[in-house]
Amino acid sequence: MLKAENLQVIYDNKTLALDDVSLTVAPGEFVGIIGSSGSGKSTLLKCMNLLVRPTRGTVYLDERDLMTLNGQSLRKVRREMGFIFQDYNLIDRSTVIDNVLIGRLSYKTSLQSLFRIFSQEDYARAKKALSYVALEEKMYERADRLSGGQKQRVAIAKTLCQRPKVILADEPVASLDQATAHLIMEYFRRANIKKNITILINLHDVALAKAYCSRIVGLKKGKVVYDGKAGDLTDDVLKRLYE
Ligand SMILES: Nc1ncnc2c1ncn2[C@@H]1O[C@H](COP(=O)(O)OP(=O)(O)OP(=O)(O)O)[C@@H](O)[C@H]1O
Repeated sequence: MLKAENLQVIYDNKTLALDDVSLTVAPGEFVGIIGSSGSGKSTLLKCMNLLVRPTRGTVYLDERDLMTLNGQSLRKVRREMGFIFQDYNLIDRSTVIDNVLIGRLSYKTSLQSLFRIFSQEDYARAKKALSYVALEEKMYERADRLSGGQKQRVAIAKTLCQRPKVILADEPVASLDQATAHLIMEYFRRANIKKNITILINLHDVALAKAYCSRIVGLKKGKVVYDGKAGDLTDDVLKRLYE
């Protein structure tokens, strides 16, 4: 279970980005976070694995309080949570397979990481992850030769290689056309259903959120103003959320 408790984030001593946000996500849920620009979606997602440390409040993953952890123990918990960025976050000049292998780094000693020493098993996992997103044939292609949709599929493969319990995805389809956005959302759906990975995803496209997420959390000015079933998200709620 992933649980945020009374999160507050104040940037630069002046911008209140999250204002007492609490959220409990059960294993296997597919949760969409919506809200207008600046409502705090990105900040909330980044707090979940302490990419942003809250000024107040804490986050638990399976009873472990992340704010009390550091170094090795924090790294261990973090590898259970994959993070997907809007801009893919790949190393452009590296091959697709090398990018995917980065997902294995959190399982290495620092020396193995430094020299990028991967085992046969790591390669096998990376290839399997690439076949999962149907990109095995692009394995030796440079990442910057791929289209946006293909890059995001590589990012998903990299995250799957990490064997996460949870995937945090920050506007993963915002730069993609509609058809590609649906394709990427399907991969998240499959990871959720077939691998039982919990998904927490920021989306500015409400129709996409309604189509794929079972639960929607609506943020407004750093506060949760809606938390319920996607099917119960009425036009009235949306109006309040975006007005
Ligand atoms: N690193 C930062 N330093 C200072 N202020 C920040 C930082 N990141 C976000 N903010 C501010 O915090 C507030 C919430 O931003 P956040 O990016 O979490 O919202 P968002 O809902 O994800 O917006 P968008 O959809 O535009 O990405 C905004 O006022 C933003 O300007």
